[in-house]
Amino acid sequence: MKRFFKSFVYAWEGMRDGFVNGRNMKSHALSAIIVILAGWFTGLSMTEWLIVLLLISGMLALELMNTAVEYVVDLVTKEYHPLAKKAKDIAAGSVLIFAIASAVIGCLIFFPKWFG
Ligand SMILES: Nc1ncnc2c1ncn2[C@@H]1O[C@H](COP(=O)(O)OP(=O)(O)OP(=O)(O)O)[C@@H](O)[C@H]1O
Repeated sequence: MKRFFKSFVYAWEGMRDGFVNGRNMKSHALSAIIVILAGWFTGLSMTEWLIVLLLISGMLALELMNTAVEYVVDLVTKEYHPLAKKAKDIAAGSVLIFAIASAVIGCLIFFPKWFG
C-alpha cells in the first residue's frame, strides 16, 4: 500500500516538473482552460464533453511523454547525434499528430454550434 501511494507521489512530482519545465506545457494547459470555458458557454452534450476531455488529457499526457524523451536524450548525450535528433523529432511529431487531430475534431464539434 505504501509503495502504491509512493508511486502516485512520484507521478505527481513528474507531472509538476513537466508543467514547470516542459517548454509547451503551459500553452497546452492554457489552451485546455480556454477549450473547457468555450465548451461551458457553448453547451456540449455528454458525448462531446467526453471527446473534448479525452483530447485534452491525451494532449497533456503526450506532451509530458515528449518532455520525458527530451530529458532522456539530453541525459544520454549533450553532443550532436543523428539518433538524438531522430528521437526528439519523432517524439515531437507524435505530439503534432495529436494536436492536429484535436484541432480538427474541436472544429467539427464547435463550428456547427457557432456557425450552423
Ligand atoms: N543532442 C542532439 N543531437 C542532435 N540533434 C539534436 C540534439 N538535441 C536537439 N536536437 C535537434 O535540434 C533541433 C532543435 O531542438 P530543440 O528545439 O529541442 O532544442 P535543443 O537543441 O534541445 O535546445 P534546448 O534543450 O535548449 O531546448 C531539433 O530538431 C532536435 O531534434
